[in-house]
Amino acid sequence: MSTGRGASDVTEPHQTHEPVAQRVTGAAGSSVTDAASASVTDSITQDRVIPQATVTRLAAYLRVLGVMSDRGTSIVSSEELAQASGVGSAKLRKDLSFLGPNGVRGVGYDVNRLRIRIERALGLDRGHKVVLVGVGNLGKALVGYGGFSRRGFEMVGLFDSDADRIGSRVGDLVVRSTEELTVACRELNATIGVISTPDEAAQGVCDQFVSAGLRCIMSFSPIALDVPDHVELRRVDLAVEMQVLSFNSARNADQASSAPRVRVAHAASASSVPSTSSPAPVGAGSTRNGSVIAP
Ligand SMILES: NC(=O)c1ccc[n+]([C@@H]2O[C@H](COP(=O)([O-])OP(=O)(O)OC[C@H]3O[C@@H](n4cnc5c(N)ncnc54)[C@H](O)[C@@H]3O)[C@@H](O)[C@H]2O)c1
Repeated sequence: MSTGRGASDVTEPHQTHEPVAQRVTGAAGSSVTDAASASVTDSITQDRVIPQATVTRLAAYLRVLGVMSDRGTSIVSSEELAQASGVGSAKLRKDLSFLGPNGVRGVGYDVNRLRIRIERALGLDRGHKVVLVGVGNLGKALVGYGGFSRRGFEMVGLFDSDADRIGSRVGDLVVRSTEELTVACRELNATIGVISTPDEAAQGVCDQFVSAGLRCIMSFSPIALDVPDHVELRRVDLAVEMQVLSFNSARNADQASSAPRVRVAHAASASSVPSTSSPAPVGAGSTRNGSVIAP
């Protein structure tokens, strides 16, 4: 799905909202142990292209369904789920239609069954092992966040280059030297690498992840990173999200006062971030690295 790499590569199609695609292959090997999984596995048979924006919303539905499940809710209507997720019910139904037949008209969706379906679509049923490099303020905060493990992302390795940090314990893990990173990624069967180092170290860490065979990298550095085509790279920049918030807020204020202003495509709102440290205008076309923040 990925195309060329490089700092100037700011128009890669796979990070745009539409019509970027992800394949859902229901037959993929599942390790789901939930009792509902068997029937779900049987019924997901399609191989459909899912727009990136839908993938992002599926993650949001999954989060809401998790809360509902924890509260003991077993059935939810599309209206309830849509409202709790902050989207329209027509959009929700369209999104869920990518997963195949879902729910019962007049009854609603089985919460656990739908969760499993979405987990399968997002590839979460296989579980992910995460290694993180750069165990500073941000890195420690990420390690301390329990939401990752609850959603199937197990932190298995922490790495840093600072002798004072190497050997220290953060959570259940001992920080190791980045000199061990490549070998350790393989030993730990890591599937996702997280970069939370200063910008100048990010490309080097990224290269180590790639040579260790990782195919999924998340970077908190705002700089563009070179990765080969087979590697999926996501960048998260909360400052950009705030800039988008600011822009949208200003736009809404202007619309309320009916003042003429630059027209902005809705599809390029909160879940798109520019590829360089100098943010492009919102709605300025496709971008290389998308944010992980759900709409
Ligand atoms: N994207 C976001 O929303 C967001 C938010 C906060 C911070 N950040 C970025 O995250 C990065 C880290 O921020 P912080 O506040 O945690 O910084 P920090 O200085 O507290 O931590 C950085 C850590 O990286 C380690 N490090 C430095 N070079 C390294 C290398 N070559 N290999 C391995 N480890 C190395 C340092 O020893 C340190 O432990 C910064 O670049 C910052 O801009 C991004």
